[in-house]
Amino acid sequence: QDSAGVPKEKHDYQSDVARLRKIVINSLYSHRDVFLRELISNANDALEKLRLTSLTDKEVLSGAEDLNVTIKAYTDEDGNGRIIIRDTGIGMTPEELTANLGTLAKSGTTEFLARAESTDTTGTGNLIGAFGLGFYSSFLVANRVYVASLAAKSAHNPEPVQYVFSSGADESSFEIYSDPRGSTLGRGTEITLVLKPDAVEYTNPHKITELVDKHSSFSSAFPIYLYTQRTEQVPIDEDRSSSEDPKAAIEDIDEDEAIIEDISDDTEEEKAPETKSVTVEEWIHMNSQPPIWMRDPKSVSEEEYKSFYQATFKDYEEPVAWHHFSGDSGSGVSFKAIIYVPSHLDDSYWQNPLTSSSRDIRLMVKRVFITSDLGEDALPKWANWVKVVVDAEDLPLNVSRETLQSTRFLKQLRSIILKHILQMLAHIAEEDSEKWEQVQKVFGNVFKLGAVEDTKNREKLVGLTRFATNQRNSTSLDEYLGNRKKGQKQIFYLADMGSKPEILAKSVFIEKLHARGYEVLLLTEPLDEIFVQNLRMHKRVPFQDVAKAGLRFGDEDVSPEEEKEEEKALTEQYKPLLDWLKEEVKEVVRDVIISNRLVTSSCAVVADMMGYTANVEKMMSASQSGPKSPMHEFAKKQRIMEINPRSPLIQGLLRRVEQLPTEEEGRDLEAEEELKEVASVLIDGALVRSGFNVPDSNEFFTIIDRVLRRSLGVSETAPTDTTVKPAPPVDSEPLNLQDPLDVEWPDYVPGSLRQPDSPFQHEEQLFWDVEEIDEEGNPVKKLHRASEHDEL
Ligand SMILES: Nc1ncnc2c1ncn2[C@@H]1O[C@H](COP(=O)(O)OP(=O)(O)OP(=O)(O)O)[C@@H](O)[C@H]1O
Repeated sequence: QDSAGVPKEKHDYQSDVARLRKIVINSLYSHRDVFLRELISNANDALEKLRLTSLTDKEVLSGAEDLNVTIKAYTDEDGNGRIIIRDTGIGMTPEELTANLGTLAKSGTTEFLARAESTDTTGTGNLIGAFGLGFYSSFLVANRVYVASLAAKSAHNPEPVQYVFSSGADESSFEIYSDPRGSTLGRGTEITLVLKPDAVEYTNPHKITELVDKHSSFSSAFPIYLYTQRTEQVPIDEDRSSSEDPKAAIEDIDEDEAIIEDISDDTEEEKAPETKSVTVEEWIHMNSQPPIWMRDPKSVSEEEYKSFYQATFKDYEEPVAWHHFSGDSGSGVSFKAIIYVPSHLDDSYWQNPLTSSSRDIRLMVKRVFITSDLGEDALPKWANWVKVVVDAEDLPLNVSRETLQSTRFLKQLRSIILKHILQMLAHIAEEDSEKWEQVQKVFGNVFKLGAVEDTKNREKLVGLTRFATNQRNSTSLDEYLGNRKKGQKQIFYLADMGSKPEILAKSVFIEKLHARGYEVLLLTEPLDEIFVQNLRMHKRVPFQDVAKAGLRFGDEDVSPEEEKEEEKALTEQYKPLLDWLKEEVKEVVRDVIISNRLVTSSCAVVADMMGYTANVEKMMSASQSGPKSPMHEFAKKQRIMEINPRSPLIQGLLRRVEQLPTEEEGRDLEAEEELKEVASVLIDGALVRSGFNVPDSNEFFTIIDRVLRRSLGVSETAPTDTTVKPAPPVDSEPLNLQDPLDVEWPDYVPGSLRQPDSPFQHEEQLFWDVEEIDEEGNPVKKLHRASEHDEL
């Protein structure tokens, strides 16, 4: 209860709000200009809500006819700067004041807090708008904020009462009370900021005009007025005739509508000068221009487009590109639209790219905001990040989201937006390499996802995809085909999720292609493999995984028959080695064949047409599903070992295998064992080189160890000294931890649980610091293990 007897309800801020306010106040000083934009944006939202509600319930409009925002700034009788921002929007009941301004209902707020607390202030500045924490920005400039609000009259709330929310910047609580002035607002909300002494500059009308011009003037469809006073010289006669009570206007400054012009008297009549100074009060319409999307694109500056985007979509970063156009939907709905490409994706985009839906298509009808939620299928999922403002001229104003779904307009709008977005992106690709690089970084994978998801726009999306190759950093598939060699009938690619193109470029699989001058796409993103598997071909040229069987250069000098003959001859020549190897490595590969892809490497493991490449295998084991299915087990085994007949190692091995004495000649078990080891190292090395895991890495290294010893002439059987000190016998005594208080700890601070010399220094929160009373009633300081304490 205050001195005027108004009962005041005191509420503690929800703890997150308290944290948030602290961050806002402490770390956003350099961004404090934002407060005005945030409050105007809230006022605009409240007016939009009212307008929308009034389409179905006219009653809500009663109380205040005009829908507008007014701003008044002055210095009060105590010398404090004050700014009053008032709107005639939907208003808030006392419950809503508490819920909206005293708690944070937003999802993502915790994330914001975590990030804000861990980042520098610039990062926080960017976050504040994105997370919709607008109202709290008022505490950047105000020591105290009063929010008086009168909710709109409605069937649920036929007798609304004006309430006030009041809070100081340093208080951990806020008050709610009925406004002692009564219901003066007619309807809507009035926010009074009692400015901090160092924020009085904001009472300057020029400063306010500058901020509104910069951030808000173009985005609101509702008029924003600023109260001003200026002194003018007027002829005395005119003065007399224009006002009976010159002081009235000053008293009347709370009457905010329209334009009030009046005069105050400060001269003495008897001197009868020709003119005299009068104070003229005026409400200046700050956003007299139509909203930006209604204007002729030629009259809108780049800055205006950017600021409009930032204010509307709450993004501190500038958009990459936009397109402003008017059109006709084809179903007779004419519209104006601005489509923006943001410079980043929301953090959540990749968390669930195929389930979220767009909330950023702001649909208006004749300047009245209708909705920004056009339902699940407003756009294909890949395009959820597109930001659009669209104003339709010929839809009925009372169109609801439900009826919208059934209009043809929405469907047409979807294809119009997509068409323009794709055109914009293609244009950037052609015209602006620097920007295109930026777009690729952010959206490169989005285009690949789109090409898989959106079959209708597939061709255009494929046109936007780029890939690294062994010859250049980035190529489109069309450019790749333009660079194909005579006879080449495949698009060669090598995929290894999470690798780097420069590493892939050295892969065993592409050594021959590379040496011969063929271009190979090097795919390192998880989506790449899915992309090529889905597309299967581009312009009818199939993709060929060079880690799989089936590689054809297309310029083979010999006819397929001759080639077969050659292969047969080589296979015949190498038969002893192939047979021997097949037996040795049958657990790991299905077959061993002569390779046509290897140049310097001795061997490689490739996947058969039906098998998994190392990359797919990696993806399969990363995903939850699949690995256990029989199909998976089958596919895993479909590997082939290819050996390079020109490799001296292979040639040497062939000789050694051929020299092995047969059963009749009397087997040389030692030589056999030695060769077995060579085979084992060869296959494991080939697996590793080809990106697969070796079946038993311990065994692998043991053999390597033996082979190394042999080559160094060290005895293969000489044991390593493996003696270690064994652990003492089992301790059968009951566990008796030393009381930590008995330990002499340097600088022991009660309650500080992680002393440097503590035997428990690596354990978290091991003890509770508790007070206990002994039998004589004296306090005893004791530390208990946390778990014991819990059990007690
Ligand atoms: N002038 C107002 N009239 C009516 N309700 C308001 C007004 N200002 C704030 N509110 C209510 O208080 C809530 C919290 O406002 P706040 O500015 O903190 O976040 P927000 O407006 O929801 O998010 P954002 O600032 O990103 O739009 C709003 O969602 C709205 O319901």
